[in-house]
Amino acid sequence: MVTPAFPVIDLSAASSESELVERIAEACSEYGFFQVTSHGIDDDLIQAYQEQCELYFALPHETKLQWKRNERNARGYFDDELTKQRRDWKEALDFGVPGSRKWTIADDDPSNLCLDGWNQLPQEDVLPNFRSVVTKYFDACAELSDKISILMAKGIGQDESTPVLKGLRECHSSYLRSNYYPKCNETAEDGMKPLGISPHKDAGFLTVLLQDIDCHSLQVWKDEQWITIVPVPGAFTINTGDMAEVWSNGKYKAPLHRVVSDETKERYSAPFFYNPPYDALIAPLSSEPIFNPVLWGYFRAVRFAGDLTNLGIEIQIEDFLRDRNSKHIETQKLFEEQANFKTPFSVETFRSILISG
Ligand SMILES: O=C(O)CCC(=O)C(=O)O
Ligand SMILES: [Fe+2]
Repeated sequence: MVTPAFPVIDLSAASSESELVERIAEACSEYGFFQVTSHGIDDDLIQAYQEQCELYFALPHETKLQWKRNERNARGYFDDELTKQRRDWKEALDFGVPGSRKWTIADDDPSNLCLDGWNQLPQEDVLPNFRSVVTKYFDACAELSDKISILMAKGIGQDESTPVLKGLRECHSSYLRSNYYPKCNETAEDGMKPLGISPHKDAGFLTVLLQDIDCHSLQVWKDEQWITIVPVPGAFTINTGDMAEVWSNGKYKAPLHRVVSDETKERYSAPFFYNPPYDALIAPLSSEPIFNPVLWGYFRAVRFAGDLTNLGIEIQIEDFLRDRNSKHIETQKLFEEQANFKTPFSVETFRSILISG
């Protein structure tokens, strides 16, 4: 079988917009993964961000544990994520757009609380430049995501003024995940090598992923096989998320992907998840929709609750297929009535909503 070549798309002015729209639409429909060059994010900023990530993960474990995420706060350090009920072989830090949308206000200020919680970043005396570098990098990723989402929208007959894109631009609930995958010489109880991250699809609209140029462990399921996405130097890897699949009524595909562990090399990576506003109802743009509308805040909350605890379910967009009649349609309604997106969610609240639905 011929290994498919994932598209590498040059975003510079040398490419005409119509050509970009066509190539991106094809990439999102065919593969769900592509790489972009001439993306406009400064090399120095990328390098500065990577340096800060190395400094962060080199801190003593005890130090990082003071910023650990928990059942009341999805943001912070973690080394115990379950993807599909299996523990991932990695450490990570999640931080996201603050409730106030201002980086200058104290992370735990009440105005900064949101459904995902609040940021837990190292104090200035621990890592002096961390905050200024990572927030700048975050803003650059949001800007690039906006650019790519407009090209994706044009591929399905929309433009930047369409409500879903306007919501994303003005009020996205994105977060940036800095990943560190240590070398792995272990074998799990079932005889399998642990995975850096088990097979999954990203839930949001799109992901801007910074890969490790030296360790190539990201794989996508395509044509009945796992295929490695080898990063092109200087490029970002982009993938379509579940919300783009729902919005495009299945035209754009959220790809199944995983990260394998490596015996000889450690790996750093950083996906920026470009996520809709919590209160956005993502409905297919079609007169014959195959999905029911998805309330992003509901989807995100149930997914996160399932990452942290054993809720017994992992929500998927297939639950919103119109012919499915899933209980999520009812529980989403209950959630919408009760939700306050300015308050960090609690797993217990979701458990009771899910049970009552
Ligand atoms: O580390 C990577 O390359 C990808 C990570 C990933 O898929 C995720 O965190 O959702
Ligand atoms: Fe992912």
